[in-house]
Order: sequence, then C-alpha cells, then structure tokens
Amino acid sequence: MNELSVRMEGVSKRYAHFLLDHISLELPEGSILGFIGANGAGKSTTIRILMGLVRQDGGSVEVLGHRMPAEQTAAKLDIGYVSEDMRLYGAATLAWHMNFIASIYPRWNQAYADALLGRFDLKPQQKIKGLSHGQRVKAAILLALAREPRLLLLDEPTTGLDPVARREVLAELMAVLTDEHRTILFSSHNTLDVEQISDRIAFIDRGRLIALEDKEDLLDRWRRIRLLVPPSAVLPQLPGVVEISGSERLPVITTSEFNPAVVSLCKDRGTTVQSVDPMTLEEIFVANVQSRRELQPA
Ligand SMILES: Nc1ncnc2c1ncn2[C@@H]1O[C@H](COP(=O)(O)OP(=O)(O)OP(=O)(O)O)[C@@H](O)[C@H]1O
Repeated sequence: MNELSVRMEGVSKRYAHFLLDHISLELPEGSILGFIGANGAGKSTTIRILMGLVRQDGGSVEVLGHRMPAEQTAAKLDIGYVSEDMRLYGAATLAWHMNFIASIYPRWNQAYADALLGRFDLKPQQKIKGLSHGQRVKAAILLALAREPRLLLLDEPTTGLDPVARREVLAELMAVLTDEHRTILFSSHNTLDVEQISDRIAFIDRGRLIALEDKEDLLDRWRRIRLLVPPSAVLPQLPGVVEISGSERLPVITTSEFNPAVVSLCKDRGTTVQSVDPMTLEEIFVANVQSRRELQPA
C-alpha cells in the first residue's frame, strides 16, 4: 500500500448558506483524483482546506504527513496549487515569476520550465496583464509544475482553455504521474477530462462526498439495461436500481450494481435483454446526483 498524500477525516466547514459535511477522503501517493461536483458543491472549499487557506471547523486533515492548517508552511513547500485565488503580478513578466519561484523552491526545474514554455506556446517576456485568460491559466500551471511538487492541487485547471491547450495540459499532468511519488487532485466540471486522466474519482454534491472510488470500478458498476418485457413477464427486482425510464414494455434501467448475474436474472424472469450499455462518467454523475436529490431534497 502506498503512503497517503492526503487524508481528510470527518472534515466540516460551515458558511452562512453552506455546510461541507464530514468529508473523509484518502489519496494514495502516485494517484490522480478527479474531483467532480456541480457549481457550489464544495470543491474549492475542500481544496482550500487542503491548502490551509481555509480552516476546517471540525475533523482532521493531513497533507504529505503534515497536519493542516497548523503545519501548512512545511506542507506548502511540496504542494503546487493552481486556482482562481492565485494572483500573478500583472505588471511583471512570466520570466520574472519563473525567477522568483526558482529562488524560493530548490527543486525548480529550469529545463522543464523551458520545455513547458514551448509546449504551452508562452512567451516569457510577456507581461501577465497582457496574457489572455487561457494563457494565464497555462502560465500558472507551468509555475506549479516546474517546481516538481509532490502534490498538485488544481482547482479547475482546464476551465477556459481551448481544446488544444486542454489536451496539452492533460498530457503534462499524465506525464507527472510517471513519477510514482507524485500525486494530483484536480477539480473539474469537465467530466471528459476527468474520465480521461484520473485513476480515482470523487463526486461531491451539496457539501457531501457521495462517491470516492477507483475509476474503472465505478465505470464497471454502472450500466443502462434496455429490456423487453412481454405481457407474460414482470420486471424483475434488480440490485442497485437508480432510475427506470422508458415504458412498461420497454424499460431502461440504470443500475449502480451491475454484474453478469443481473442479465441471467432478467432472462430467467422471461424478459429479453436488448442491450447493456456502459455509461460515461458524466451520465453516472448526473444519475447519482439526481437519485440522491430525489431521496433527500434540499
Ligand atoms: N468565504 C465564504 N463565505 C461564505 N460562503 C462561502 C465562502 N466560500 C464558499 N462559500 C460557499 O460555499 C459553497 C461551496 O463553494 P465552493 O467554492 O467550494 O464550490 P465549488 O464546488 O468549488 O463551486 P464552483 O464549481 O461553482 O466553483 C457555495 O455555496 C459558496 O457560496
């Protein structure tokens, strides 16, 4: 078992109109966790707590073996953080920022920074205030990556990037993971990005963690089953049914607990299995959130 880069246990944070509710989350070293949630679900709050920028009201947080927020100074030496909160100096150039960060962090890798300048098509002599939004995001990612931190906390790193830039950034993140001692947690609205590069997935909704698991296991468990139910048969009781749509004769069943025995069960009960379709991460997220919201309205 790898060491844990992140360990949150029962972490809560209350704002006037929001509760981050007992979040428990472990992230083994060498993994990449995609953190998915709707607007206002609590992604940034969770990441800020991990960075020591927001103090939790209850629960414990350890990042790279350091208790947060008490030991944040030591922890931050090894965390690369990219978010909207991060302000670069508009009047200074990207080169100035690179020199500044290189002077603080001994592991700064200039050759890697230079390579990223090329790959991200950034000009070091350009002032930050002259950069487009997407260029600023890429600059912030470059500054975080070239420090070679053990943990990258990236809050919406691909938002606002064009498809080519997004692909470049995702490729760089995957390259980071070739070093098994480095770990990434990144939030995104873009489930395609998350599905592409994560090996673990967390879903958060209205301040609660509603799923945290291996991506392949999650994708394996969820299926849409299209059945034909003849008049002589009845719809069998299936495990993990989250939603039934379609008609009585042609139901479409969404299940979170699919296994091959489910198909045998349907056939044994006289129904015809027309198809068993895998679901995208986005479909799984939406079905998961909707079914929980029906059970527990706000
Ligand atoms: N400093 C604060 N004071 C009061 N409420 C806050 C504060 N910070 C966050 N919140 C509230 O906490 C909730 C969660 O916000 P958070 O930024 O964590 O969500 P998010 O999942 O990152 O959303 P988005 O995808 O829209 O960025 C929101 O309702 C927000 O208004």
